[in-house]
Amino acid sequence: MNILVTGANGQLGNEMQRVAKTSSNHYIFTDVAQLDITDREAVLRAVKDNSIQVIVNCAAYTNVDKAEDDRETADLINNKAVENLAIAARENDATLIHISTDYVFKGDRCTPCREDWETDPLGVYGITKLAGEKSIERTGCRHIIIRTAWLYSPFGKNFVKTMQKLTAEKDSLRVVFDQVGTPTYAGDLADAIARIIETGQLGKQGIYHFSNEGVCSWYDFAREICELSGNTCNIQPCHSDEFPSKVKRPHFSVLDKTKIKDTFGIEVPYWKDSLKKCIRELAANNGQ
Ligand SMILES: NC(=O)C1=CN([C@@H]2O[C@H](COP(=O)(O)OP(=O)(O)OC[C@H]3O[C@@H](n4cnc5c(N)ncnc54)[C@H](OP(=O)(O)O)[C@@H]3O)[C@@H](O)[C@H]2O)C=CC1
Ligand SMILES: Cc1cn([C@H]2C[C@H](O)[C@@H](COP(=O)(O)OP(=O)(O)O[C@H]3O[C@@H](C)C(=O)[C@@H](O)[C@H]3O)O2)c(=O)[nH]c1=O
Repeated sequence: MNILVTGANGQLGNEMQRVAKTSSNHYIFTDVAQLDITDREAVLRAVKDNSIQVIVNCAAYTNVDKAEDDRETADLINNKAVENLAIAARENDATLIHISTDYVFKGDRCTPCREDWETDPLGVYGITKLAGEKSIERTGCRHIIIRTAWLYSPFGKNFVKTMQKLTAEKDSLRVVFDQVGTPTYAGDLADAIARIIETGQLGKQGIYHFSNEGVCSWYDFAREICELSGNTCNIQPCHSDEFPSKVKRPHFSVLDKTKIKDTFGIEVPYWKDSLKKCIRELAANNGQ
């Protein structure tokens, strides 16, 4: 199979490059310089000319705070460009695997979010990601949408790297404890996507939830990152309204993963085990 990966220089895109190394399929990796997904003609051409059967869309506008002041660009990348990919998939009988977010939920129910729950995003990023999901469904292409949460990896910008830096530099830090979810190692998500592709289960269309196992607040996550990184920093819990931000975030966005596990036979690692792996990886990279 010919598989097109967009946004290949991001966190998930880099992990897709790793999993592709052990595949007999032909992966084509692109980021904005090779294929700008907002360019419909270029997308249609790339999919047709390369006889693409699967598109894995790892491209997105992921700056949650900035999106509040840049709705147009966020919508262009997270929604309109996604429609381009969906149309290209439909016209070439390909399957679109697309990644969405826990931020499509309001997060006001203290029980894990299921795929069929009502969505009600609180900010522009979540609104545009939800619009992208709807565009795919409206287009009618074969698709698998995977909502994930709190993604981190050794690549790019993420909470783990931010906290490693802050806890190394500062004596004390405040981190919100009233936003609860599950961190997700991008490598584990890439493994799940690879399993769906490599085991021929692309026909099982729909929306799925994937994160690591377990539950924590950003405060707990920060504490664990600090400890595993060998840093000493006095991390204090604070409420969301004590941490200045333009955007409201869900208070409880733990994802229920029953559907993806049962449908595809995917095993999901515990968040602390995966965090250890990532921090080991980061330490090895720094030591090079
Ligand atoms: N990060 C997170 O915490 C979470 C992410 N997600 C979703 O998971 C997916 C992967 O996220 P993640 O790996 O963190 O994202 P990143 O921000 O790490 O990577 C996104 C990549 O897309 C590229 N890109 C941006 N615009 C375009 C464009 N027009 N055409 C082609 N490529 C483009 C970016 O390039 P450049 O850097 O040059 O802009 C970047 O390389 C996204 O759909 C995201 O919404 C879901 C939940 C949590
Ligand atoms: C740096 C910092 C952040 N925070 C808070 C802000 C926020 O509520 C929380 C996490 O910070 P972030 O900047 O990682 O938040 P954010 O960018 O909103 O993270 C989200 O990104 C998008 C792309 C997603 O799809 C989501 O699943 C989620 O991962 O921690 C503190 O309380 N103290 C701090 O020192």
